[in-house]
Amino acid sequence: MENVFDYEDIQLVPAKCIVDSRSECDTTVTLGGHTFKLPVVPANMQTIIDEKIASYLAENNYFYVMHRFEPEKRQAFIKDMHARGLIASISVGVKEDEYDFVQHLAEEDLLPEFITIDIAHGHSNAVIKMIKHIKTNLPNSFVIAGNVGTPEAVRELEHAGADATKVGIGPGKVCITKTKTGFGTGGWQLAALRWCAKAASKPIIADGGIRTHGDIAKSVRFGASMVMIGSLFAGHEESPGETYEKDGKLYKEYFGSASEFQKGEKKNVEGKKMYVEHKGSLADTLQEMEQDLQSSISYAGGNKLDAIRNVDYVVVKNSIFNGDKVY
Ligand SMILES: NC(=O)C1=CN([C@@H]2O[C@H](COP(=O)(O)OP(=O)(O)OC[C@H]3O[C@@H](n4cnc5c(N)ncnc54)[C@H](OP(=O)(O)O)[C@@H]3O)[C@@H](O)[C@H]2O)C=CC1
Ligand SMILES: Nc1nc2c(ncn2[C@@H]2O[C@H](COP(=O)(O)O)[C@@H](O)[C@H]2O)c(=O)[nH]1
Repeated sequence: MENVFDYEDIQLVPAKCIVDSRSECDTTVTLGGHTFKLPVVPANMQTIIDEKIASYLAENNYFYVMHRFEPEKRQAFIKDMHARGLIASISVGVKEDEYDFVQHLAEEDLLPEFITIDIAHGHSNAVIKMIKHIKTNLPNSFVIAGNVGTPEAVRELEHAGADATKVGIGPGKVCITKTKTGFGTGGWQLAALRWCAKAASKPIIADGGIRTHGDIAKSVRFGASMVMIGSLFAGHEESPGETYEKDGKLYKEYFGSASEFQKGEKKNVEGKKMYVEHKGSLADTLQEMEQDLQSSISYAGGNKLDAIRNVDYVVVKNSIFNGDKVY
């Protein structure tokens, strides 16, 4: 790989506007036969999503992926979502119990629309085996497999039956994989996304490293069908986790799924905890994201998300922020 770059090294080049108002721009995206309001999904992490947020997102036509860290609640979660006519989108791991869980769902005729295999190093036989197991038992569930960072991995997981692959190893805000192991796409996530997207024959989900709303448009430009985001969704009124007050300011916790706080032990830790400033309501952030993306589409010279996929871009030396602090 040569010419690597990340979100802050790129600017998209404006094309002639064809709309009279940004409100004409359509941000919807289709994944797995369902149409969602935004090509954005909050990360399947315990300080980002819970059952209440999942319901809110599904009711309002946003894509969601429930986390897998309270495994015993998943069956009731699927039942509850389906009872309300909502899609069920869950996560699984690859340990032995998860095989029984998938089989049990099939036996009980509980069929989630989306299943995400949520593993740090997704280019592995363990994930390939789980994809095949899900596809055998729940053939109609849309399987998202990850995480990966190379075209070989994308091809192999697609070949095993994955319906989409999730790209991003180490670019996350609470990730320490890059420093603890020396591996990953941290620092060149956008280039890795482009590299993987070129090899993909199915949708790609960009995961991690999004620091501004403009990064969503950049992800779409470089091949993402959907963008998974943690830190920008952390710290909302509705976010799980405690609120702290310090010097008159409110903060909420955001921790990695491979952190000591998540695992309850200091073993193979590849995540950390941080406190993020309280951000107000989730609905406001989603609305701002939609407006910003509508604006991106207008700058791309179109009125649909696809317009962004073909715009020109430039590599900006020394980062677009020019010293401005954004994170
Ligand atoms: N996107 C990212 O950059 C990263 C995300 N994470 C997140 O952290 C959570 C925990 O991930 P993970 O540890 O995979 O899940 P689990 O703790 O469920 O581990 C899954 C299985 O994979 C094995 N495993 C984990 N990492 C490796 C590896 N590098 N090589 C070989 N086997 C491995 C584990 O065994 P054993 O523990 O004995 O090795 C275990 O059997 C997930 O939610 C994941 O998304 C974690 C790191 C990076
Ligand atoms: N290396 C680690 N990555 C993690 C961990 N927990 C979650 N994640 C990944 O981060 C993204 C969110 O990234 P952000 O930049 O938007 O905050 C998430 O979807 C996971 O893929 C972890 O403990 N270690």
